Amino acid sequence: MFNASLPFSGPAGLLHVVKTNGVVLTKKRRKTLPNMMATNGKDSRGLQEDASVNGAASDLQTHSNDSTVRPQRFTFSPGPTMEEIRRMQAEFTDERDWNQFHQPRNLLLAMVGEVGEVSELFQWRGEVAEGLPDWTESEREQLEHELSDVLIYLLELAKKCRVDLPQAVLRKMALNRLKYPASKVHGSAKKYTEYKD
Ligand SMILES: Nc1ccn([C@H]2C[C@H](O)[C@@H](COP(=O)(O)OP(=O)(O)OP(=O)(O)O)O2)c(=O)n1
Repeated sequence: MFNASLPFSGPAGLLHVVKTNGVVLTKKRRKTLPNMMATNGKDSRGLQEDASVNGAASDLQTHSNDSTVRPQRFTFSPGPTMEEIRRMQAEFTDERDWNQFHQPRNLLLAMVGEVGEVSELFQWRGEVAEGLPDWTESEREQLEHELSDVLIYLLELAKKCRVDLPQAVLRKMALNRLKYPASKVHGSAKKYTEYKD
């Protein structure tokens, strides 16, 4: 179980408290706290320290005299890479002699099962706002687990099918850009087959 919020030191005199729904509460610091942040200025969930990277000073929403709620730009941490996750999962399965069960079809079924578990977390809730502001910490933790399971199986499936996923993603995104030229489809969610030219 991770903490509901992680405090970290910011610019002089300010304490940022990163909430897991992607906002930072900025408060006046009362006393020095140990710096719990990763060295790249992000916490373990990839939240950036300063919303001003958005250049969006107008995004600041003042809620009281001494605290400010800022929407956060979200980025992932640089690691582990896909290759590192592939290797960790290979070690995990080797140690358990589970390779015998991890053929492509089984991995596909396992991955779809985990996608189902992600869906369960969203079902019957109606539309969910970005950052999941209404979710409990326990629900967020569940989501972290299930999305990780999907990714782990996806990467192992790609490996067992000899798909070099990082490179395949680059090629597919290039194709996507050709299929959906921004100048043509801007602001429209239609499928490319619906465009008549
Ligand atoms: N034969 C298996 C079983 C598990 N795992 C790994 C990959 C997944 O990340 C995770 C899946 O574990 P579970 O099947 O126990 O599924 P959950 O963790 O989602 O548990 P639950 O179904 O109770 O939510 O463990 C694996 O590689 N091979």
